[in-house]
Amino acid sequence: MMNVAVIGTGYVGLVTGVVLSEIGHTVTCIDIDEKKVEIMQKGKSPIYEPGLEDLLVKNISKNRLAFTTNHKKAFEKSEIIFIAVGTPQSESGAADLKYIKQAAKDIAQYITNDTVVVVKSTVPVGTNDLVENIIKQELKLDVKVEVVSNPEFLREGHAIHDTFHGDRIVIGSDKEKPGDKIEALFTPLKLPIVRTNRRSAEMIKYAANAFLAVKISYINQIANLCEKLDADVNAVAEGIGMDSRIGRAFLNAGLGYGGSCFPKDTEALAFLAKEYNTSLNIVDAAIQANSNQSEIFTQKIIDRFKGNVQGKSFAILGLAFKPNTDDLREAPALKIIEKLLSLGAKVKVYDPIVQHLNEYQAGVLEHCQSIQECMDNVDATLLVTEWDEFIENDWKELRKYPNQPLLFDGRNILPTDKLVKLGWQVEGIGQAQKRKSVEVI
Ligand SMILES: NC(=O)c1ccc[n+]([C@@H]2O[C@H](COP(=O)([O-])OP(=O)(O)OC[C@H]3O[C@@H](n4cnc5c(N)ncnc54)[C@H](O)[C@@H]3O)[C@@H](O)[C@H]2O)c1
Ligand SMILES: O=c1ccn([C@@H]2O[C@H](COP(=O)(O)OP(=O)(O)O[C@H]3O[C@H](CO)[C@@H](O)[C@H](O)[C@H]3O)[C@@H](O)[C@H]2O)c(=O)[nH]1
Repeated sequence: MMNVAVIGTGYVGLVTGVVLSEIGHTVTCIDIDEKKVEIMQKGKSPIYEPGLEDLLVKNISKNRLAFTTNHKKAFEKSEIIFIAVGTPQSESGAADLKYIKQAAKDIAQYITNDTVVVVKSTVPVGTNDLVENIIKQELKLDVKVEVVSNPEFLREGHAIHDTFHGDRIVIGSDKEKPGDKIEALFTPLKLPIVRTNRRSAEMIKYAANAFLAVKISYINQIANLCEKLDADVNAVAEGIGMDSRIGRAFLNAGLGYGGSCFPKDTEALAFLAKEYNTSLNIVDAAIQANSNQSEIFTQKIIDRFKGNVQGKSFAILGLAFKPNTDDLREAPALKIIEKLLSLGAKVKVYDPIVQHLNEYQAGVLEHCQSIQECMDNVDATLLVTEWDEFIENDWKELRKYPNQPLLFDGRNILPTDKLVKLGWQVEGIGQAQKRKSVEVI
């Protein structure tokens, strides 16, 4: 078993630390955010992620997992250091590498023994070389450092499951020995391993995310066409998804992709292609289509009110960019809310988990504590995040709360036919016209 340090305790760093300790390694996680570290030291997870806190508590109690703000202390015994800091989008669209560079400097400053540095953050091709150069230039002691790329593929809301049951682990190393060491670290997970060089590993991550983003934008554009042609995108997704060359996953039409990864990673890849003067306009198109998708949805609602939503009130069900997370980064709900508010509408919101609305127009909109409170007296209800609580609710009972039984299902997740029988007028994404009520309010 090995001694490991993890720099950064966002989703990726925290899950990596917890999982490595769960499979028997001794892990110290470092973050510069003192408040966050204090919370984790008390056995609490700073993020909402099913199953994470139980493993956190278990491994702290077994002395295999610790949290600190002190880099020196964390690196003291570590033979492997993971970098899992953020790589946000900069103004140009490129990935901002300031946290990565600082982490590399911290490593150079404080390590005292030979170390394999593993870059887990999503980084543009060539960044592992940069990290290696920074460390080598700034090293204080005469120790050996190797840098290995190990991109992360977990999904928020499924992070623990994805780490134990991932499709593959990618290890990019230009030398055999450090790659072998990282492979050995993950052996207890018994997952397929892809060994390649560093640049290919870096590219695998962006190419995977951009492919999935393209797939989502493709089905969203097919959905928009279905709507005009009286076809049903759900049936189309089933029909094409059964072709094993296509696959059903990531063919759910909706409000476009959000979250902390697809939006910034598609931008970063598109930027990289432009920098190297190579056409990657398929990704540019996916980005554009994605930006349009929630606008098309909002426009549909506005049209339903004959272009005037001033003074009308709307229930927004779901704020998080997807279920089982409290992450609001690039959440479609925020764009929809902003547009409705700008047109003078009243907006009520409810999310089973998201409570921290302060930065997002708290005070301007009404933050409700239940679905019933949210739907009470509204002119239309918008399902924005497909939380189970919404899908499994008693829509017969809910029918009595709003002024009008007008329901926009932004995730195509509700049983439209059943709901129509209960008196609801339901509009989904890319659904056949005949399934909609034609009544205009
Ligand atoms: N969020 C995901 O689901 C996911 C999945 C796969 C890959 N990724 C990639 O993983 C990386 C991390 O993403 P995230 O969402 O976990 O990040 P995040 O931004 O939520 O968290 C990063 C953490 O790093 C800390 N940090 C920054 N600089 C530091 C330093 N020098 N020393 C110690 N701590 C430092 C910050 O305080 C913060 O807590 C990104 O590159 C992202 O693209 C994210
Ligand atoms: O059929 C689909 C599938 C997803 N989405 C949307 O796509 C976004 C991303 O969803 P998902 O991939 O489940 O969540 P993330 O946690 O952002 O995970 C993605 O981004 C991570 C960060 O890079 C990667 O590690 C994961 O492999 C990759 O799936 C969300 O807005 C979803 O609503 C759709 O609209 N339709």
